[in-house]
Amino acid sequence: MNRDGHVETLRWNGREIEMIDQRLLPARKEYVACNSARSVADAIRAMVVRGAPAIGVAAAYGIALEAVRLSEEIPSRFTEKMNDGFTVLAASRPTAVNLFWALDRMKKRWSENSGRPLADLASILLQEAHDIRAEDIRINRKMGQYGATLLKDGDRVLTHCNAGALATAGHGTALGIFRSAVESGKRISVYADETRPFLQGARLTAWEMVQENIPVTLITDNMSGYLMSRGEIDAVVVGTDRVAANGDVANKIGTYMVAVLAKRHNIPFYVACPLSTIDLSLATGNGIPIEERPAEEVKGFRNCHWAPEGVAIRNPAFDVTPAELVTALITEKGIVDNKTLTDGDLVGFVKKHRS
Ligand SMILES: CSC[C@@H](O)[C@@H](O)C(=O)COP(=O)(O)O
Repeated sequence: MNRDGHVETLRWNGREIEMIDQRLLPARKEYVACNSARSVADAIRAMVVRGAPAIGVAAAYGIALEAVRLSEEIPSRFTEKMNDGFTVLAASRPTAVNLFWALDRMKKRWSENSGRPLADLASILLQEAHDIRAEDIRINRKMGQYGATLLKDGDRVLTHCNAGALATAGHGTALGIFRSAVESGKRISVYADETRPFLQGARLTAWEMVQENIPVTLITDNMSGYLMSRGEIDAVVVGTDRVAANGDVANKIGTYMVAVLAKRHNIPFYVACPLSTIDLSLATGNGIPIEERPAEEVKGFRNCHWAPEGVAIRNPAFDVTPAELVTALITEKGIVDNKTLTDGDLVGFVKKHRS
């Protein structure tokens, strides 16, 4: 547990980065230790660590640990092998832009310090990874404060997938807003979409909320329309893996469906979004690469398969919600409302606030 009382998604043991194995939760709490770019990339691909900001933090440690390893073991091939490390990490998952944001930041730090002895450079990169991790928690707390102002005492809030402490270095983005609302004295209750096929909602969001005694009700993904039509949901808050310059939002598959339903029922649809998740290089959400994951995940879960052999399967892991359906983005620098998004002013907001 960290000092906020929630589980540590990523922890430094003095030599390696340890990540809680999210494939096993909530049944078992076990950590996987990584000490190289390749081992971190494998952990990201296998979903040991997942969630956009957590993937970014893990990648930063992957680069730092690679620098430490190479400076000790094969200093003569440092540059070549470091570049391989960047390549293997960049190929681990395509949609969460935080991965590429973190790699760019580490590359910049490397080039600023390329003239230094390798051991010093490795220490600088390790410190950068620690800084990215600590900043992520601070950013989530800031988003939490802004987001909590949008929720009313008594609100019943729907979320999709897991944008919690487990998807970040701590506190969470969407779930960070729930935590901050509760800390500020508001009584809110959460509906967690199960989130087929990987069940991040049922396994991870439900677990985080239960751990902290925040009232949570688990529903399957096809139940939210019914609850909205009955007036049982007051707001939707989700996280995101990448936001395009026009405000289109990529998030876990099924998010688009929830946004359409929210619009139909006049329910606000909020997206918790650190600035590092906004990709100004993409004009619209059409340019966001959508990961296709293995068919196995749709056939069943773990060792239990229920689909017939030979059936065709699609498994896109994310979808894109158009900006027009987003009531507001909640960032660490403030709230970006729908008018700002649809007027095309997100770019100005990001440029003003990005350091
Ligand atoms: C705070 S993270 C927001 C998103 O990363 C989250 O909603 C999500 O879609 C995660 O997908 P995952 O495939 O589990 O990495």
